[in-house]
Amino acid sequence: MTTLSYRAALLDIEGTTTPVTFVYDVLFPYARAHAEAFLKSAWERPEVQDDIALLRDQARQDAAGDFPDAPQIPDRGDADTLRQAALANIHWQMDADRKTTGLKSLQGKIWKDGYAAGTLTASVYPDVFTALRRWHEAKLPTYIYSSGSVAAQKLLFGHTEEGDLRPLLAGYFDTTTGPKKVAQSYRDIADEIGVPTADVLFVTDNLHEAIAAREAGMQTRIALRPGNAPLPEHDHLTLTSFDALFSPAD
Ligand SMILES: CSCCC(=O)C(=O)COP(=O)(O)O
Ligand SMILES: [Mg+2]
Repeated sequence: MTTLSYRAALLDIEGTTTPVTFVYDVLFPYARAHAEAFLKSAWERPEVQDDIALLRDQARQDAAGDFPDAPQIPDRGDADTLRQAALANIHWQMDADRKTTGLKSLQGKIWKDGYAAGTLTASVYPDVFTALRRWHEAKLPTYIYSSGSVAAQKLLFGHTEEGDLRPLLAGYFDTTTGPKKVAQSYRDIADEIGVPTADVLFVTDNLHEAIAAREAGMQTRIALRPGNAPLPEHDHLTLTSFDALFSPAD
């Protein structure tokens, strides 16, 4: 039996558990294609208005900072005008592949209908499914930490090609806990799950996230998956399959 050197696993989604092609060729185009109709039908819902408020605040911060051209969403106006402004901001953020909390929360709500209708089925690497099952059998809790909203994460793992994987997961974290490239976020997650950072294994495709997790004291692996962005030189351990985590050497 393999002895694991960690007591909890924390996993990124895009480029780690799930092919980047599923996110960029399926999820993001779906959100773009359905954003306008979604805003029209769901505009009055309080939780949608909460997202619009997040987008509005973000747009102001962007304009005052690195993105002077960020499309703004006025405080007041008729619903059509506000919707068009929100749509312009959403399209602009999606073009720039922003990972802001407001955009991610709204995308999750748009995807919900697609999963429910069976139009969307999430892709999870087979070796991840095996690892989730093995960790679950070993009573080692597995958590997700993604820029995608917690609601979107639950939808994704609830509707995979392997069925509903949520029973294999112990919890979910998104950017409402903190940015993924900031060490404090990983300390906060460790506190929340009650496991010292040194006993948590974080797997991601993003070097900056791995650096932040290591700064917090976590063990790291960088996932090298087909289509992932090339990385500069680094000294983190890598994997091409989660199977490597269960080899006798690991
Ligand atoms: C349910 S997550 C959908 C993918 C997504 O929106 C995203 O931003 C993924 O980012 P990650 O932090 O998992 O690389
Ligand atoms: Mg990722």
